[in-house]
Amino acid sequence: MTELLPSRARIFVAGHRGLVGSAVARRLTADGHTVLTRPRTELDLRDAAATAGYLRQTRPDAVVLAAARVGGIMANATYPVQFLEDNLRIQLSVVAGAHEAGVPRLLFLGSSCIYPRLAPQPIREDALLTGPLEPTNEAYALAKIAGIVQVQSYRRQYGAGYISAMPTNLYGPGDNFDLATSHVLPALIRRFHEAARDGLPELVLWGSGTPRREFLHVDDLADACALLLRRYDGDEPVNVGCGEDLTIRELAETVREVVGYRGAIGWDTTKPDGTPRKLLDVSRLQSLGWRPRIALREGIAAVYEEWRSQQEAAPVA
Ligand SMILES: NC(=O)C1=CN([C@@H]2O[C@H](COP(=O)(O)OP(=O)(O)OC[C@H]3O[C@@H](n4cnc5c(N)ncnc54)[C@H](OP(=O)(O)O)[C@@H]3O)[C@@H](O)[C@H]2O)C=CC1
Ligand SMILES: C[C@H]1O[C@H](OP(=O)(O)OP(=O)(O)OC[C@H]2O[C@@H](n3cnc4c(=O)[nH]c(N)nc43)[C@H](O)[C@@H]2O)[C@@H](O)[C@@H](O)C1=O
Repeated sequence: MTELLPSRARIFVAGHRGLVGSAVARRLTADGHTVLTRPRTELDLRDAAATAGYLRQTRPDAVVLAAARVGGIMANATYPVQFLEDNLRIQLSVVAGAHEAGVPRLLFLGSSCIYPRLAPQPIREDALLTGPLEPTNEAYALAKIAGIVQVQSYRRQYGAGYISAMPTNLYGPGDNFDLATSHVLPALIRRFHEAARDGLPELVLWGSGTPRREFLHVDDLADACALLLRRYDGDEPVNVGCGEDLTIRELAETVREVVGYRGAIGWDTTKPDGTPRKLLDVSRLQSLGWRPRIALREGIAAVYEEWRSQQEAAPVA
């Protein structure tokens, strides 16, 4: 099969300190590539001129765009301006800057929220732009859709080897555990841990508990990203998920067991549920030979252990 990346490539990972970027950087380094990084304090990727200058100066063989304004349902619903504008600006800077610098390969990371709220399940890549979006993350989703079209446009107009991957809900080491901005899985780990520690009789979670979500460990995503960089050069985005979903209630039961909380679980239905179901069809990725390796319960237990030991060393305020 044709290899689309040199075996010892220089790859700029934008967002290398984040959940996804750090996992991708670990994986590419393990594969023998040289990972280039730049802290946000030295390069704000919303700054198109500075980003273009950095890419011209370094001329990497590939770019992985894992820098973004990211957050859970509440952050998305509260700050739509930042989720729209920061992401549009980062994408414009990085993709245009990469093209201008002659970077031959680029992988853009979108998200499963780009698909219509009521898309047929499991969601195929061709469901894009076939119906209305989920209101709690419409601004973020529209920015990500613009990113997909931007990447497709560079392919069509300039023949660039730029591609897009659409991951499902992710979790893993180094996740965001801030309850105001985090996704559900780290939020539940922290909330069950603190409820057990404080001996609370009940923990009240957000929404009805009935929405269904699919969770993929970020090391499995990194494996998929490495494969796509080497082997995929198509116009269409590629879904990345484990192929199985569960309700938020079932997720809560699993986290409760891992953490060892013995109290009751309540539901605050004044909080948003978000999209009712979001399970990706991953047959396109599977046809390239990819399979996830980390089972959900095992992944949650590992993340909990790591977070707990960090807490013991330096508790979160
Ligand atoms: N987490 C998830 O469940 C999912 C994530 N994704 C996608 O994966 C990608 C990465 O997400 P994730 O790793 O979770 O997010 P994180 O918030 O963990 O990481 C985002 C990274 O982007 C960097 N960043 C943000 N703004 C700027 C900026 N203006 N200039 C430079 N760097 C910036 C951050 O830098 P700093 O560390 O300095 O803050 C951080 O390293 C995103 O595109 C997201 O849409 C897709 C589906 C699900
Ligand atoms: C990756 C994806 O992530 C986001 O979409 P989401 O999946 O809806 O987000 P979430 O992980 O925050 O919530 C999932 C479900 O869980 C419920 N829930 C219960 N209790 C808590 C809780 O304590 N915290 C949170 N955050 N959610 C909770 C919550 O009410 C919801 O029903 C978007 O940013 C979107 O743009 C995106 O791309």
